[in-house]
Amino acid sequence: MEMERPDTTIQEADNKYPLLQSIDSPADLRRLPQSALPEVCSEIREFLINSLSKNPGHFASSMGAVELTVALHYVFNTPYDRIVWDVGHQAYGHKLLTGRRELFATNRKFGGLSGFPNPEESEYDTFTAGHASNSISAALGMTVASKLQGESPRRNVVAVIGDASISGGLAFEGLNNAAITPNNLLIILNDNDMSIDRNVGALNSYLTHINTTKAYNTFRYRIYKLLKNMHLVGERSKGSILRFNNSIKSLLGKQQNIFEGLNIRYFGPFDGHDIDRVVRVLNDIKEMDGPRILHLRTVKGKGYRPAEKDPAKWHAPGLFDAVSGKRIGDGSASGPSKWQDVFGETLLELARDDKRIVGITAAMSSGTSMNIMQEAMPERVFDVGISEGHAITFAGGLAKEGMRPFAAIYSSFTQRAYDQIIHDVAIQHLPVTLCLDRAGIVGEDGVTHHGVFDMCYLRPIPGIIISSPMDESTLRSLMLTSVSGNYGPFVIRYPRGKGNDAMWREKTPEVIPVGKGHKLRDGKDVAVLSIGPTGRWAVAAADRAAAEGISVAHYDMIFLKPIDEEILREVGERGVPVITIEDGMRDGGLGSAVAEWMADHDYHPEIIRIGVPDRFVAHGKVPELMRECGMDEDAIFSAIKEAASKSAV
Ligand SMILES: Cc1ncc(C[n+]2csc(CCOP(=O)(O)OP(=O)(O)O)c2C)c(N)n1
Ligand SMILES: CC(=O)[C@@H](O)[C@H](O)COP(=O)(O)O
Ligand SMILES: [Mg+2]
Repeated sequence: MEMERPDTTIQEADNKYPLLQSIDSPADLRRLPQSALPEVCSEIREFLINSLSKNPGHFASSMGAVELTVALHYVFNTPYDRIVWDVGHQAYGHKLLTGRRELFATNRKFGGLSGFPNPEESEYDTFTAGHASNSISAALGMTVASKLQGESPRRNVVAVIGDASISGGLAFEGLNNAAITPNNLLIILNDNDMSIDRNVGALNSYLTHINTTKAYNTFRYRIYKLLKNMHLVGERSKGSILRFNNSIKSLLGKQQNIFEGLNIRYFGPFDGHDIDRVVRVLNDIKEMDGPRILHLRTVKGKGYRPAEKDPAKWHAPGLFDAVSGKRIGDGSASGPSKWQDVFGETLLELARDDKRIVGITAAMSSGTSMNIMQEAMPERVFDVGISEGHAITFAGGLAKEGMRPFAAIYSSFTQRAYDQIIHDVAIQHLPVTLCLDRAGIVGEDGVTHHGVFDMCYLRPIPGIIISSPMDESTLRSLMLTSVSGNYGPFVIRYPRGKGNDAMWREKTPEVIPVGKGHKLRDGKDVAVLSIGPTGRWAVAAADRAAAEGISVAHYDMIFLKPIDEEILREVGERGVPVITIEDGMRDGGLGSAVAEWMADHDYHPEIIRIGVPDRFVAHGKVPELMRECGMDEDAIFSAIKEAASKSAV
């Protein structure tokens, strides 16, 4: 299929970024005198402001990591040395320095650059990024592999992780293992005291405390430098870790921080925007043996006042006017609401009537609109940080004692919590409502963020209820239904973006029968079975088919599990071709469930399954990706026509 290629031109009028334009790879950067680095940093910032104002993406994190990025590529011999970015939403500066400046206008566009580090895109992108907290484990694996392959000690591996991402369980597991595995891993903690929203949790308070004991840490670093000059520490030689730790301990007494307690040498906190300092410290510590952590304090949004003032809004601000800092927005204020807001408002309504209801978010309180209830009932909403697994088990504990938790988590991040859903909720049949936001194709975030696996991985779990509303009223009714009985885990999945019905607030939620779908139209040639918002595309395709004289029966299944057997029997009895449509992987979800049921009940209609084909889907606008996957209205219409022609034979 011929798709429109993105525009690759960027505005570099009048040689606006002279230094940056002279850097085609980090080797060019490394040829510059250190005195030129502040200017490189300011050109990167200018470039990001101009580019992202027109082609939106993750803004504030990349702005805050500019000096760190420049210093890393200046000091380390990339790509031989490895940099592993955590999440990767702060890596735009890295993209600009590693040969992708001229393509940056295609960032996040279909066929263009990925918004995250992607090893398929560049040898400088060492590991897949997008989901938080994996960098320490991945970098540890890479440095250990280096050693086993005889590369070490020359190859440096650096994990760059934010203050919120380091609080994720996976990062802790990585630290725990890094501390006892022989390795030369360098972890850079980029601490801007922010997650997307305010950072939460004890580690966050602890990092703030470290900052208040700065005098001690500076003193400690000076002593390290003294010892290094005396050749007592520094070289990659056996025993230097021990000597360093012992020397420090004997000089400073017992005070140590959490990282030192884990036997990971700690340096900092330093000002992450003082490029000379960062370069100096990196040079000082890069040859050291053993795991080390460098703690840098940065400002999210640094260099752009509106973003510094409100970093949460500027995490991913959308289009904006570069000069005034006014965000242009996507017209969200008018017309239908976002699905997340329907969820957020409905949760608050339900919670007002039912004291058992509590809300849980894993660091996505504004993203899921859990902040609506959080603002009204702060004591009944829990932001547990980037810890989806914990969120589910915590919900299990609450439910076990009689509460009715609603955990709202993006579908793709819920992949982190699979065992907890089974082990800590489903086996005990605990009444947890799991609201999977961003279900289906999400668009520009791409391969790491599409919520396309949930139906397939949840369907085999015994006793679980899996539902997906086609419209806002059904979302509200499903939420009410989930707390109206003792159903055990009750999943409700809905997409990113806006719904369709601006009048949803006028309709009172109703308890609906679990496992029952709706017949939206009757017809004799073809049966279309859709789930969730895919129903809207099916309605449009069926209207077009009707205009061509094809008679389509269309069922909105609402529930994947339990599936509506009455509908399946009706369709099976008719013996007409069946088309299933879902905004998830084609193998394992609705289409598979229907095919299995038909075969088990000795019905053998032709079944055409429309869903995401068996491959990973890249980034782009949702309609572009739908089209590319053969899931859009045109594809459904073609499938209906083809099926009808066969049934007529
Ligand atoms: C597993 C997972 N959960 C949630 C997210 C959504 N998310 C993306 S960035 C982010 C905040 C990261 O904060 P931090 O690591 O401190 O970096 P900063 O944004 O402050 O630069 C969150 C919660 C994610 N990408 N992955
Ligand atoms: C990097 C990351 O994981 C988040 O910032 C994510 O991109 C948010 O997605 P939404 O824009 O759908 O909230
Ligand atoms: Mg942060």
